Amino acid sequence: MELLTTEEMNRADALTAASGRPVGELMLAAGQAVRDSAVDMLPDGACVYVLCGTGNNGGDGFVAARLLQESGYRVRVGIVGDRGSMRPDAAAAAALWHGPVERVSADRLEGASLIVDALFGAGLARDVQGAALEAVRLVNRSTARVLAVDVPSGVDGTTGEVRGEAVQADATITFFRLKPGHVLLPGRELCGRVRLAQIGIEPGVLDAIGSRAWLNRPSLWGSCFPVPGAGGHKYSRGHALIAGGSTMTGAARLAARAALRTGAGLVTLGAPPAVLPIYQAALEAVIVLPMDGRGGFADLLLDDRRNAVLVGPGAGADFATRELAWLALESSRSVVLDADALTSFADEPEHLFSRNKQNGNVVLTPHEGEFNRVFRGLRGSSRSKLERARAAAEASGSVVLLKGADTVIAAPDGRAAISDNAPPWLATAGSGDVLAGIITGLLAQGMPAFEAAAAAAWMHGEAAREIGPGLIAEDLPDALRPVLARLYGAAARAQST
Ligand SMILES: NC(=O)C1=CN([C@@H]2O[C@H](COP(=O)(O)OP(=O)(O)OC[C@H]3O[C@@H](n4cnc5c(N)ncnc54)[C@H](O)[C@@H]3O)[C@@H](O)[C@H]2O)[C@@H](O)CC1
Ligand SMILES: Nc1ncnc2c1ncn2[C@@H]1O[C@H](COP(=O)(O)OP(=O)(O)O)[C@@H](O)[C@H]1O
Ligand SMILES: [K+]
Repeated sequence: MELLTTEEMNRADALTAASGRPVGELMLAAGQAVRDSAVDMLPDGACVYVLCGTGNNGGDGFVAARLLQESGYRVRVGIVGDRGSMRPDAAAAAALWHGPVERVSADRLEGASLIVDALFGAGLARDVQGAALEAVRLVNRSTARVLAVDVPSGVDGTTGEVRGEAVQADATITFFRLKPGHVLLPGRELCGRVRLAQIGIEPGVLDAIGSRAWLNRPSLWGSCFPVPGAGGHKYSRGHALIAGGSTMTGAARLAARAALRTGAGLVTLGAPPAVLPIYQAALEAVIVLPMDGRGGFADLLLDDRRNAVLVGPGAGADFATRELAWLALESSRSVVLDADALTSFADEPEHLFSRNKQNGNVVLTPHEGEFNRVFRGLRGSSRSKLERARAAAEASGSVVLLKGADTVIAAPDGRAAISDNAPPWLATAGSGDVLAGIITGLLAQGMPAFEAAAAAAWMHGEAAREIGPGLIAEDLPDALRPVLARLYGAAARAQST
């Protein structure tokens, strides 16, 4: 599912109009969808307050108001702004509403079971202030449920940021395709449940628009997801190599288990001699071999069947770790750099970037703190999380997976995916190590870097949902099993059709 920025959505609108379908028709379909969603949220005959602005978002509100009244609901309409300055299509919709149009005030909102928020949608152009701000506050103070049209007013559809203040909705109905602001925080939280309605825009317009952002779903990467074939064996399913740290040994163990669970045929963990027995005692199917510093790691890399390498979990943010990361990048394997491996380049990230560009199959997995250390030029940037991840991918020549509840995966060529399936209980020590292991396991099986990172983020979120509250990182590798079963099942169904 593509995610369209406000600008891209305007183009979809314009292309549709150019093909002979006027905006008024789209607005009617949008208003019908708002009515249907409102009806689902209301008891019969209840009172609805429709809050309209003077743009086309308000136009959708006027259509919905008329249709709800025709369906037997008691409807009140309030407007912010001058009715005389409405845009033409919105004015035409308003003209078909024959009831009063009130000034917005607290007492008029009283008694409403539902507020339809049609103040601002895609046209939000500046911070919400003055009468509009007052209206947003009244909505948020009201005890009525709130249905937002397109986006909660005050939320920027392209970035998910709040401009001034924003409506907190219980549900949001949007049109044609979701926007990044429905998935990125804080927008996602303000939307409540998001519903999508088709209003007569042909999917063909997407080719002309050329959107490069997607909701992270198996449809994005399922066609290259590695599914074991009947004739395969462990040597045909990739061999992941994981550099084990010497102080925090748990992190690399979690990653190694996750890589194996993800389907890599073999996983080798290189362990510093001082802690070798710990790794050996704790791991069974994972091969544990001694690895003495740079030279030891170089020896492990001599076996070119080890085709995907992870450096970082529990490694220590020091020069020694940087050397291992450097070797991995030079080795032209697929490489995941996580945690300390990223921080070890904080002084001279350009070195890392130049190596990435030569390798071409690298995934960096920073959380916000690591991101700010490595991508110093983007620190404090007012750009959205999506745009920051994209800029980082372009600057570093690698796939960047920027973690969080709204993890963004971006490729140097501008493709980007946003995840929305990670539950809050996934934010626990060690879960990032598991994610790094999943990515490495998928890379070992030959999945390209962008798709592997996106698939891993989705699987990580699904595994966490399988487990539920109380999750600890140790639970995650096992919980990948039902997730894999679903993905293998979907692949088998796709093959049989
Ligand atoms: N794009 C499409 O294909 C369709 C769009 N429709 C609706 O049209 C909406 C977009 O309509 P518009 O482009 O007219 O934009 P909006 O209705 O979202 O708002 C635009 C108006 O609000 C003013 N404004 C913006 N920010 C403000 C602020 N902070 N304070 C005060 N005034 C502010 C603008 O100057 C402009 O007059 C969509 O969100 C959707 O609801 C639907 O009618 C159906 C089809
Ligand atoms: N609020 C949240 N909701 C859902 N997932 C989250 C949230 N915050 C962080 N995460 C996820 O939890 C994981 C934490 O990774 P990380 O910060 O590297 O922790 P660690 O180093 O302890 O493993 C990441 O996958 C991240 O996307
Ligand atoms: K709105």
